[in-house]
This record gives sequence, C-alpha cells and structure tokens, in this order.
Amino acid sequence: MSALLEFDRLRVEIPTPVGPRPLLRSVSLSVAAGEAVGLVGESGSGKSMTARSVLGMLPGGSVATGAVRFRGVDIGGLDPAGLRRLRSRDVAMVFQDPRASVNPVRTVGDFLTEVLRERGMSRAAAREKAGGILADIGVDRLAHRLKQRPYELSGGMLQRVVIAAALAGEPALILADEPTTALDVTTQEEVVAILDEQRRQRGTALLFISHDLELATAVCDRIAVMYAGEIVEILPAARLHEDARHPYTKALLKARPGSVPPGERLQTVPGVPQSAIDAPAGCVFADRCPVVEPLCRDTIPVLTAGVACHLEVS
Ligand SMILES: Nc1ncnc2c1ncn2[C@@H]1O[C@H](COP(=O)(O)OP(=O)(O)OP(=O)(O)O)[C@@H](O)[C@H]1O
Repeated sequence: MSALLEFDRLRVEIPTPVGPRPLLRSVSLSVAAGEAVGLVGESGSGKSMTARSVLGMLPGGSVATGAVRFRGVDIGGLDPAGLRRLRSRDVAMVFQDPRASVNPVRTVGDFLTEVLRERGMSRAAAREKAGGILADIGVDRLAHRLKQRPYELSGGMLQRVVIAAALAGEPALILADEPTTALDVTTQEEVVAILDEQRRQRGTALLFISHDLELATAVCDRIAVMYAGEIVEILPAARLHEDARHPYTKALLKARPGSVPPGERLQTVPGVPQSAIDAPAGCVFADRCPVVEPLCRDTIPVLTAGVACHLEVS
C-alpha cells in the first residue's frame, strides 16, 4: 500500500537563546489513502505540530529537517502556489475550537461554499452541494442554517458545519486536531460519528489527533503513540490492548478511566509529561519508564517493527 502521507524522520527545531532546541525529535509515520490513523499522547508531545507540518504551518523561525511527503512530493519543497493548492484541494484541517475556524460575521452558507466558489462553481450549484452535505450529516432546516451566522449556532452544530466545509472540498486527507475536545460528551460522540461515517463513505484518509485513547481506537485503523516529539509505537487499533509493547503505551492504557473498577482510584502515568525540548538524550521515555535500563539513558531506540524500545528489539 503506497503512502498518501508520509513523515520521514521529521525533526523541527526552534532557535532559543541557548541554541536550537527540538519541538519534534524524529517523527516517522505513514497514512495510506482512505486510512484513519490516530495520533495519541499527552499534552506537549507534539501531536498538533506534526499535523500542522503537513500544511506548512510551523512556528516562525523553526527549521524542519527530514521530510513530510504528500503523494510522494516533499511539502518542504512546495512554492506558495503549491502550498495553497495543497491546503485548498488535497488536505483539510478541523481544529478543536470551531469558532477559530470561521469568520464570525459571514453566514454559514458563505463559509460552506467558499472553497467551491474558488474552484469556479456557480453560487447556486455550490449552495446545493453544501446543502446536500449538511443534509447528509443530519443538519435540519437547511435554508435557515445557510443564512445563520456562527454566533447563532451551538458549538456542536458549528463543528458539524466545519466538518461539512472540510468534506465539501473533497480532500484526500482530513487532519482533525482534537475536533471534539471543546464539546460536551453527548455532542462529542455525535460529531465523531459523523466524521467517521462521512470519511469512510468518501474514502477520505484521516489523521485523528486525540489524547483520548478510547475515542481514537473507536474511529481509527491504526494508532500512533507519541511521546516528547517522537512516535514510540504504531499498532492496529483493534490490537491495541493485546499487542501494546512500549512501556508508555502500556501506562496510557492503564490510565484510561475504564481500566479500573468503579470507585477505585484511577492510575496515572507516573511523573510529568515531557516535551521534546526537555527529553533526555537517549530514549525519550527513560525518565518515567518503570523498566528503564542503563542503555536507555544514552542511546535513542529506533522505531523498528512498530515499536521504539530497547527492551523490545533484540
Ligand atoms: N509556536 C510555538 N513556538 C514554540 N514552541 C511551540 C509552539 N507551539 C508549540 N510549541 C511547543 O511544541 C511542543 C509540542 O506542542 P504541540 O502543541 O504539538 O503538542 P500537543 O501534543 O499537540 O499538545 P496538546 O495536546 O496540549 O495540544 C510543546 O512543547 C509546545 O510548547
């Protein structure tokens, strides 16, 4: 299966007064056409940075090495027109806060038809197509909705509109960065179900960023576990519980709310989450790992057969 999207030892550094420091240490991951991959890990591990790198949205002054390839083309080598084309045609992004994605004073109809109009579709045809997608995802009173402005919609309804806009452009890939974290639990489930169903029907690939392992497992084919700027394990979502080998993945699984009987104290991953910038020289997880060995402290384990752990590679 050839990759639609491929991160090849992507490293991102920012300048600091004490010299360049990493935000991503080395990210290698591929997403096939139509595949859904979940990127999970604690806050600061670099999930958003990884997704943003696909659209060339890295912090100013940062330097990226390695490569991010879309359909085999290195995104780092695209000119501004190529990057615009990638953003408007091939890859759509859905962020955590839907209100940050929309212009507050424009109507839902204008927001939904923008990409289609840019591609030369007539206003009437674009409205019909946008309305059709809204209907597909269960939005009622279409004519009324198209005239509404973002502040008139609930967070859940607005995130549905943002997902509809992403789908309207018929991208090959959707990057969804914690798309339901800002919503209440029931709405979260509905919005995730819509994203899951619609992208399956259309054969759209998905990079689904979440700190919620259960949610990612429910909608993804594979799960990539990220820690301090590196992918430490990649495995099929259906085998996550049985096949997890990395000590960090195992710790995350134990820290899930459903992993302890009701009333018992929830386990946490011992220690504090680290970013790439303060990760140790060897294995990124060495400082918190319950089975750390001397080798782990100074030698970086390479991601081999889906896991980056010295104890798993002999
Ligand atoms: N604009 C920026 N300039 C400098 N450092 C940044 C910038 N944005 C993020 N970082 C740092 O890069 C690292 C990775 O951040 P990122 O937002 O990708 O993590 P994350 O895993 O998505 O976390 P969260 O779940 O909290 O969103 C963090 O240490 C963060 O502080």
